[in-house]
Amino acid sequence: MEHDTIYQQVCSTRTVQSDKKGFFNEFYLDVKDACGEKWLLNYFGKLKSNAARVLSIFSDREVCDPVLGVLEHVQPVYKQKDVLVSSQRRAQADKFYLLSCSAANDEERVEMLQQALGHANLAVMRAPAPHSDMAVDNGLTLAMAYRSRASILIGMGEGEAALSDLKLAANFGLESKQSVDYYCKMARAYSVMNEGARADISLKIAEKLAGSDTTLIIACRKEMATAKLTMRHQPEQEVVPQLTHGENSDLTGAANVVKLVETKDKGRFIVANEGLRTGDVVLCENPVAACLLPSFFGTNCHNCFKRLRTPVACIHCSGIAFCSAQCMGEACETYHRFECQFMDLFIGSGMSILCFIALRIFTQASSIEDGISTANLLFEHLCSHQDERKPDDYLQRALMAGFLMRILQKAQYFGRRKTEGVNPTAVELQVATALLGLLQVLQFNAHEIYHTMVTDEHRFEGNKVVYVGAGLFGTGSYFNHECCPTVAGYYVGKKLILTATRPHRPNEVVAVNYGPIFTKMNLKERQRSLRGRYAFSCNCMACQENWPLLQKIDKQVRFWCTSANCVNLLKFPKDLSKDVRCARCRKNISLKESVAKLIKIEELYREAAQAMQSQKTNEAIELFKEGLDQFFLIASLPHKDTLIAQQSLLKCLADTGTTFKK
Ligand SMILES: C[S@@+](CC[C@H](N)C(=O)[O-])C[C@H]1O[C@@H](n2cnc3c(N)ncnc32)[C@H](O)[C@@H]1O
Repeated sequence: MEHDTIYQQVCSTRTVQSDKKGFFNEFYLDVKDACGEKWLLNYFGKLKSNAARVLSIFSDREVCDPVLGVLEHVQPVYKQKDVLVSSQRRAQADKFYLLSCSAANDEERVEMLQQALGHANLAVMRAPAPHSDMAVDNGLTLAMAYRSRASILIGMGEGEAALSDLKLAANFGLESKQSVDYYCKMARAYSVMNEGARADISLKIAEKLAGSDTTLIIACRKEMATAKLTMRHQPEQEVVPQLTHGENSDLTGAANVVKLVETKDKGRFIVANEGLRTGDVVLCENPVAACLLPSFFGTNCHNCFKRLRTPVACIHCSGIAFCSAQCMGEACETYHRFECQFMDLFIGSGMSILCFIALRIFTQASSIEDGISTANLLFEHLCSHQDERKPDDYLQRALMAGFLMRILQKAQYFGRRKTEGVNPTAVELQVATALLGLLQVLQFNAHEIYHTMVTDEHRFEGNKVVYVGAGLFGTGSYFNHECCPTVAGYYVGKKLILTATRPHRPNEVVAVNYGPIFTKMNLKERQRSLRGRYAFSCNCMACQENWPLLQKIDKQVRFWCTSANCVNLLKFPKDLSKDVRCARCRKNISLKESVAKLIKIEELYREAAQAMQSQKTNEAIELFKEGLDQFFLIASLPHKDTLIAQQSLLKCLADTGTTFKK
């Protein structure tokens, strides 16, 4: 028991900070040292509200000196721009682009263009805002980086991306509207997109602007005629599915086929309304807030999490990137303007991704009041296990809330402050209090967001789940756990999709899996993990009946009694030619038909697996759905082939979500 309390504390701490990396841990340990065990247990630990806890760390003499002392020193730390690095990279990009134009063969051309793109991407990322350094490129380094990359993208056959870069080059100061070169590039971009009419119009404008000097026009016509489109990049397809029977008016993002119920021992949770079929889409929800993991800052869009190919940069920092001007706009006009200068401080502090999300709920809000009200509503509605928390835990979270609030002060979230000091105003205290609530809620309600990495060779063989971030989902937070989940969860960008992987009877729990799954982890380990991480003891069927791990499940499936209205499970018969006696309805039952059906179901699973082998994802999904629906009519889990079919269905569904190639 003692051991489990420690484990619970370790789990809880990890949802705030890393104890190995970052200065926040040291800050927390110093404060804890200064305040002493007595004060922590007898005073702080007995405080009843988040407002009192926050007020305490800023004003009680036992803690306020080390707290204010450290927070006083919070300063912007971020990856800055470097104009020289940018112009050097652009020169390299231009060099490789020219080499690609005179390459001996396609292979060499592709190689040169790839090199050029790599340099151009860095040139874009490191270039400062327009006119911030007039000594280099007349203050137009950023625009020139986008223009260089546009040429490379045209060479690669990526007309749309090239047009977007040309537009950015113009937005960032290149005098495009009078430029022959600009319209020639536009013509070539349209031409590689097979948009002949638009290419002609662009070329006509270029001709008009060029007047008698037709050198660029002739060169452009020649390039358009001889363009080699050997390497057009194919973006991965993803589909946002339709909710089964439309959206639920009570539960945002949920389908009409589910409802929210509450019991004393399980809290609130989602159940089937009038029954579900395998494949029914029960949830399709955008996060309230979601953040990318720092290790993906260089490879994924900070705003929509898509894999980057041609990054668009924030004009102030080089630490993060966007997939498009639209995502950049959405982020930089809202949350990123407050976060921009502190990105490396967040990482350096060792704070968890959940802390990022708590901060994001404020930075993305339309006003301070809106942030406070969203945060308070979440605290009110989602579970936070306040009774289970120890004084230590509250201290750690209160300090984190104070640290995040201090960053907001420094980022001028509260406007220009009268003093540089930390001492919070009334509204700043309210924000810190709401942040403390969020840090508690996020621990038990946030979801990890994953995408699927597929190989060039095969969509399923060798594919890998890659966790790219985490998010908080309003309705998604109401799904309880079972060790054998009844829905598959996957993501389209940041959108959480939950699809039934088995039929559900009316009022049957629609359960996700929080990590400990019975096929891979034994009962004791699962119980320990769920108690430690989510503060409950699981009582699902897999736990009650102590189902074996996947590799230990024998073939002997249990069948439902076939007499009307009897809900008893019967063991696989030793001798099929003989009836078995049902202990519940006391009838003699022949299971011959059930066994024959099972053989057909296993055949459906095999066909589905073959469709996966042939990379026919949708065909495989339909076959798995049919097989699974039929299985649950006649038999019950655990059944090895059915569990494998459910896992395979998840893989297929995830393949219709966001995937990427390395
Ligand atoms: C994401 S919330 C789910 C919604 C929650 N039941 C509520 O009332 O807000 C996670 C919490 O739900 C509870 N929970 C989840 N699955 C459970 C289960 N199978 N049995 C009992 N409690 C469960 C645990 O308290 C867990 O920390």
